[in-house]
Amino acid sequence: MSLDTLIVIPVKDFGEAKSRLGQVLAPDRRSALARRLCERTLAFFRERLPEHDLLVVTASPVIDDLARRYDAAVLREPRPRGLSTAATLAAEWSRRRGYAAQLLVPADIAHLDEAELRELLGAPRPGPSVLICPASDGGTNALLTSPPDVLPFCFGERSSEAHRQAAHQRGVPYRILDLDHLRFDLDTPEDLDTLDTLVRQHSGDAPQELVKLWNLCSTRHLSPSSMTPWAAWLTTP
Ligand SMILES: Nc1nc2c(ncn2[C@@H]2O[C@H](COP(=O)(O)OP(=O)(O)OP(=O)(O)O)[C@@H](O)[C@H]2O)c(=O)[nH]1
Ligand SMILES: O=C(O)[C@H](O)COP(=O)(O)O
Repeated sequence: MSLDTLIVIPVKDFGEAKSRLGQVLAPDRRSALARRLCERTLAFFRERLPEHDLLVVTASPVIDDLARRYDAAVLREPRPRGLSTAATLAAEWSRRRGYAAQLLVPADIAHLDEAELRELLGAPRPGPSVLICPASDGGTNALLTSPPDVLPFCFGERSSEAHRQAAHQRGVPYRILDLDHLRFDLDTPEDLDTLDTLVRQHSGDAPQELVKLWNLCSTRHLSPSSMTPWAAWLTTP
């Protein structure tokens, strides 16, 4: 019996995560941010999309334990060898278990939106196909492959175009879905500035999750009307 779409969440060790934020966040804050993003992602899929099985790919025993607490299956990689390798391992795993498709979502999307995910999961897929959701920096922030291993994974710089080309060269039908929330992941100091702007724009009614992430990136609980949190962080001895 062919199963439907497996949700795949690749997660690398929290201590090695968010290195591009190294200029503005101390190591403990980066690790705490990565953990918060991961836990929030697992909780989101368990609560909002419980009908989909969940697979976490990781080399970390800590993340293995965390994932199982959210009733996710865990695929342990011997050591982290990059996102494309993690995605390939997941595709082999899901194909072997009879999943018709896999949706890979990184664990660092700032604001996961149920309507967007349901639009993505409900998009028509006539046979082999690829759905690509670009990140604001040209990366790939969600990739739905049907069957799971329908094309090679090419994560990295401007990977959404690389995935489009890979599908085109193989004659695999593909669609690019530009989804506002899914575009935004927390990778760089500029992304933190965007988060700051989003929280300030919403003033008192910013989505709670965004405020929690914003607070994690600041030195203390600042009201949205105060200075940029990481500026405060930078000036704190
Ligand atoms: N299992 C696994 N997940 C990975 C690996 N590399 C990245 N990821 C995950 O893939 C998603 C996107 O990761 P990146 O943005 O490339 O890495 P990051 O740790 O978030 O940030 P940087 O350290 O700045 O690159 C996140 O959920 C990462 O945890 C890997 O080698 N193995
Ligand atoms: O497209 C990619 O490589 C992944 O989404 C990771 O991209 P990022 O490093 O911009 O998060």
